[in-house]
Amino acid sequence: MDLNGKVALVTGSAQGLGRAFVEILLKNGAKVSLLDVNVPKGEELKAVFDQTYGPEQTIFIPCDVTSEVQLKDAFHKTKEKFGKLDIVCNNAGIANEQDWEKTITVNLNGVIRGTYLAMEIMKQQKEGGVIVNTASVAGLEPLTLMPVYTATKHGIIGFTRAMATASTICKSGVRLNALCPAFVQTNLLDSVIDDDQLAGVVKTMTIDIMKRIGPLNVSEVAEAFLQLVTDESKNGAIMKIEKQGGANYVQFQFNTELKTAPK
Ligand SMILES: NC(=O)C1=CN([C@@H]2O[C@H](COP(=O)(O)OP(=O)(O)OC[C@H]3O[C@@H](n4cnc5c(N)ncnc54)[C@H](O)[C@@H]3O)[C@@H](O)[C@H]2O)C=CC1
Ligand SMILES: CCCCCC(=O)/C=C/C=C\C/C=C\C/C=C\CCCC(=O)O
Repeated sequence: MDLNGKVALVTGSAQGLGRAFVEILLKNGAKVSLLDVNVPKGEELKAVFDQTYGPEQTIFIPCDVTSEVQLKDAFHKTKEKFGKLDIVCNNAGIANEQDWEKTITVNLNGVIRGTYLAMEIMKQQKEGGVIVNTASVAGLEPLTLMPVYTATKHGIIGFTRAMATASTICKSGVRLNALCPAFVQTNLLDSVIDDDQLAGVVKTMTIDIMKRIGPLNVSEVAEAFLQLVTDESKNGAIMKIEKQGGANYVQFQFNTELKTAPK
């Protein structure tokens, strides 16, 4: 897929991975709608992008992904502003085991609602679209320190795979994929390391492991994200990104009977 002239929407895009995804889309000629709950950071970033790419290439929309009204409104504003919607990245996420219900609402409900809104718009377009949901390696194997975060990321992968199959069967023209980075150097990672409430021995052990593995840079993950967005042959694929092994598609065993359309 050539990104020139394409329209994208990225949630949680004021910093970290979301910001890097926006930047790689802009570099490749797409227009991007930036959604984030952090309004000062979002506005500041929009001003930075205006300098490099021009004010018409982006729009910043204050949006909390846990609000049905705000998310719906942001999708419709994006379509109104740019005329279509080709690429959606449901990326906003937190790692707060104390406020675990909020973690579920942001990480899972936000991704599910964002996916449904994207599908609704994209399936009406002749050229379809692509949805990339940000999961994590914690969606493939458990993070002992963060059981609820782990649950949300497993949920994102299951949801994305099911929706991708349904999308193929219904011939909606929409591709769905999930991205599973290992540790990435962002504020989210720092917030977990600095969280004094987390259990001592597990925390020491996990920080040790993390130091040994070494965190990815956001740009390494953004390159993998770009690959997923542009490769039109990979509907339903789940991509894992690790510091040592790089980006690879995860192989799953599945029951092919469940993937067959009724005759
Ligand atoms: N940093 C890491 O090691 C990894 C992060 N991830 C995932 O990547 C995604 C992005 O995380 P990072 O860039 O690391 O974190 P970050 O904390 O640097 O950025 C997250 C962004 O999401 C926004 N956000 C938070 N709650 C929101 C809400 N309710 N509505 C709208 N925006 C909201 C924040 O304001 C922030 O701008 C998350 O889904 C995270 O789980 C996945 C694997 C590894
Ligand atoms: C290897 C899983 C990578 C998941 C990264 C992620 O989405 C967010 C991580 C945020 C903080 C992680 C902090 C400590 C975890 C370190 C090592 C995990 C060791 C495995 C275990 O048994 O817990």
